[in-house]
Amino acid sequence: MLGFIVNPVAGNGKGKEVWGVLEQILRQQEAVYRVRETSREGEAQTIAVELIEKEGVNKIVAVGGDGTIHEVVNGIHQSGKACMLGHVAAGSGNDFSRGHGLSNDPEEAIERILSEKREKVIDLLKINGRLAVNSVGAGFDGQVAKTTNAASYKKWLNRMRLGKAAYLWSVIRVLFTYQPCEVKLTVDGEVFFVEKAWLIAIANIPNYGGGMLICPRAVADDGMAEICVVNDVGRWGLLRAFPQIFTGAHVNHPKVSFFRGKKITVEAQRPLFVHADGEIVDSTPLRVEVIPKSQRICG
Ligand SMILES: Nc1ncnc2c1ncn2[C@@H]1O[C@H](COP(=O)(O)OP(=O)(O)OP(=O)(O)O)[C@@H](O)[C@H]1O
Repeated sequence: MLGFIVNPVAGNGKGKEVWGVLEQILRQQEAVYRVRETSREGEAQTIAVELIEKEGVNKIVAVGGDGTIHEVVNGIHQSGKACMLGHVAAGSGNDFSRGHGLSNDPEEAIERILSEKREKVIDLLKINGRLAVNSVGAGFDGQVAKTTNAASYKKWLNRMRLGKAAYLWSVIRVLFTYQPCEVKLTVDGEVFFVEKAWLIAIANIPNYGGGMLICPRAVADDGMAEICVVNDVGRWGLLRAFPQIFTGAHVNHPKVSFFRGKKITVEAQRPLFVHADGEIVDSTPLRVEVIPKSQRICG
């Protein structure tokens, strides 16, 4: 059975709009499906469990942004049953969609999902009891996620379809207030002491924050996470280097280091906000484990 979970407020209303398009196509095709709209934060996870356990759904299409996918995947794994994941992008960032080469066009996206021609099995990142599909970040980017999600400008910039601008404005704000600190990073048992750490990003896909390529060599199905660490750089130096992150050119920056691993821990001098797929989930100490090939996706 096919199921849809629609976040109507994703992308400031784009979720509802996109569902309207999909509903017409499904009706034309006389498709049999279940659909549920989310009414509050966190509900997509509960709905996913209900669809799988009570309605026999074995393929869930998340209509929304990265936060919606994050919740749906956690629901799928909470149910303990195998369930295919499809996604029609309707968020403001849509990193998952970009990272997996999904179509931006709802019509094409749903056709691909229904035809099941493009399937793959991806890794997930397990963090302090939750799962992330795209990335996990501690420090500067955790603070940026916290600031963006709480900001009033996110709403009105989203309304103008300028979701990326909201994120960038938060980056600038945090850049001038954030205090770097010492971090102990452990990657597969190897310990690194990082002085004046700005950020530690742990990624399953290259795409991040709605269009950046923080870990350009991350591969979603190789059983490894790519880790990007930025440290020992001044505010102005960081601001100057920041545009490089959009093309991946920061890989050559002397203050940016990369690691690869399956089990990662981050311990910091003071608690740092941790985001998973852009949603604040915790604070350090952070433990991340790659769960290889644990989610089938299509589209
Ligand atoms: N009816 C609702 N009212 C308010 N919030 C909701 C509702 N349904 C879901 N949410 C919450 O909306 C948040 C944002 O959803 P989502 O991430 O999918 O969209 P987005 O932020 O526009 O996109 P992206 O993460 O790709 O930038 C999630 O945290 C989700 O829990």
